[in-house]
Amino acid sequence: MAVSLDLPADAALAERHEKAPAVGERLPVHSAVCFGCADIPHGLRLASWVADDEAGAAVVTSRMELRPDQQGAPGLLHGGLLTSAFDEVLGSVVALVTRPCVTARLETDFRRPMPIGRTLWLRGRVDGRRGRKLYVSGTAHLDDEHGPVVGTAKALFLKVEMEHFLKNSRPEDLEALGVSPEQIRAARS
Ligand SMILES: CCCCCCCC/C=C\CCCCCCCC(=O)SCCNC(=O)CCNC(=O)[C@H](O)C(C)(C)COP(=O)(O)OP(=O)(O)OC[C@H]1O[C@@H](n2cnc3c(N)ncnc32)[C@H](O)[C@@H]1OP(=O)(O)O
Repeated sequence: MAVSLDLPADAALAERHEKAPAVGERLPVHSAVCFGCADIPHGLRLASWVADDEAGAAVVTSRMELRPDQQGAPGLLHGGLLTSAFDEVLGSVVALVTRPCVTARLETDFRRPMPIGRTLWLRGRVDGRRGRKLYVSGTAHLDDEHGPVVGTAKALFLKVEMEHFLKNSRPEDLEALGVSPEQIRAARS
């Protein structure tokens, strides 16, 4: 049975961590090979900035240029890539609050077609937190930050321990980040 993504009544405000980048700062890439944010030919190449929020919640704004190699229907963005873009934006905004976190559930509503050659502006907000659970929502706008809404998303992210990656990631990718083979073996024993 699908679990609700609605914010529980007793969820707490999720503010940025004190060491997180400030409003206006551009976010660094998560990794040089990240499909969502790295500057790689086949990636989404999202550029993201910390944005302001009246209530003080963590918010990120991201820009994505829609390329010909991202089509689904002729001349229109493939729908799965909007969901991928939301995963990146929402994953980036929860990382301002606490990390590491992973996507547990992500729902996308496709409201309007997204023509190739145009620009998407996405906004992600952490609406609240309850224990390990972070409730987030996003909107995607065409051409500018206040342009027509072409998609919306809601998601639940869960805080995990580093063990999650030590146990599950490909060893050579962990080693490339400086993790020793002994640490990987210990986590998996
Ligand atoms: C040393 C190495 C360093 C590496 C460091 C890297 C840092 C990177 C930093 C920043 C990167 C940002 C990049 C953003 C990119 C986008 C994000 C992604 O693409 S993430 C990939 C896609 N997601 C997955 O692969 C998750 C796969 N799923 C799992 O691993 C597990 O299912 C997990 C962790 C999500 C939950 O497993 P459980 O065992 O920890 O937790 P349980 O006990 O099952 O659930 C806890 C609570 O959550 C609810 N829950 C769990 N799954 C749910 C779901 N799917 N929907 C709704 N509720 C769910 C449960 O009902 C339970 O709730 P009740 O406490 O009983 O109230």
